Amino acid sequence: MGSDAPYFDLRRDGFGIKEGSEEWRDMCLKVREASETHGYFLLMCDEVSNDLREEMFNQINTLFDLPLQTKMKYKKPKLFRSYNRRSPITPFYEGFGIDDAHLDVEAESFTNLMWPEGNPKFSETLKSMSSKMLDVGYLVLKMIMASYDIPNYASEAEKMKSTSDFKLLKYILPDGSSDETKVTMISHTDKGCISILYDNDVQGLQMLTKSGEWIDIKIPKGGFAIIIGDLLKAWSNGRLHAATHRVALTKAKLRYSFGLFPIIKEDMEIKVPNELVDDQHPLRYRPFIYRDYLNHYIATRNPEGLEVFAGI
Ligand SMILES: O=C(O)CCC(=O)C(=O)O
Ligand SMILES: [Fe+2]
Repeated sequence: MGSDAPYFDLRRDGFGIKEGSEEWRDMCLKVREASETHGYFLLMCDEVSNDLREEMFNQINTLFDLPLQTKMKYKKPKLFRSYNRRSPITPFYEGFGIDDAHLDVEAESFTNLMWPEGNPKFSETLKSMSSKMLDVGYLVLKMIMASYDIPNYASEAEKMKSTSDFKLLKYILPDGSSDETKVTMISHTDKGCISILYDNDVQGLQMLTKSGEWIDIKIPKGGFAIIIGDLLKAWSNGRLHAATHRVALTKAKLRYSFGLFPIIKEDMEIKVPNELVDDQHPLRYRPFIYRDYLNHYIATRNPEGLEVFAGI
């Protein structure tokens, strides 16, 4: 486990913690504290079974084994969605990003493009995993928003997951690589609300602490790594920390990961709620439309883009 990664256990043999109970309020405050101090945490939960996780990796393997020409057929206009092949810019990973993969129509249209003869096992697994991860995301968003006493926290959280990107990633170091650690995905903050990540138990994810140290994050079996993204940082008036992270591999040559990124729709606005502005916390970000922020990011690729674009 990453040296001091905050860790929460929400498993209750399928019963969950009752929303609004004292235990729930207590947990909300701890989740918020971790999100403000570190910008990430590990979460154990009941939502996704181990069988489903295993099946997801079987399916990911089959997907990446398809011929390059087939994978290249997947093209989307949005940032981070099309098939991203290994290239001089990203030599160590390839990946796909699928919008709203929990919906039949999206899961099936992606599957039918990759397997024109059909592959119901793939689309079922993809749909089921993304829908369960979306539930986990909703739970975390509600907990964070409830912790700030936002009166309409459930509908605010709902808005933050009004759409989503499901990412499938394969990292590979070429044969004959030295034993040195190689950064296989460069350091970044995520541009959406929160990120929910899982990997095939091959160490790779690293978080940058506020004191400037990179630490390894070992995602527990049966759990997820949760990372705060730029949009939630802006929404929270800068109280939540959008943690910088990257992927680095040593020795192990093959790593698979998948992630669900709940986000607002591109035409929606991010606006700091009044409850989060006071004398100690003057307004730090102006309201903005998500699409405008994305366009700014695409044009500048500035890691400090949120401050430049929306900072007051
Ligand atoms: O593969 C991982 O563990 C992290 C992926 C990631 O940071 C991203 O896709 O934004
Ligand atoms: Fe990321």
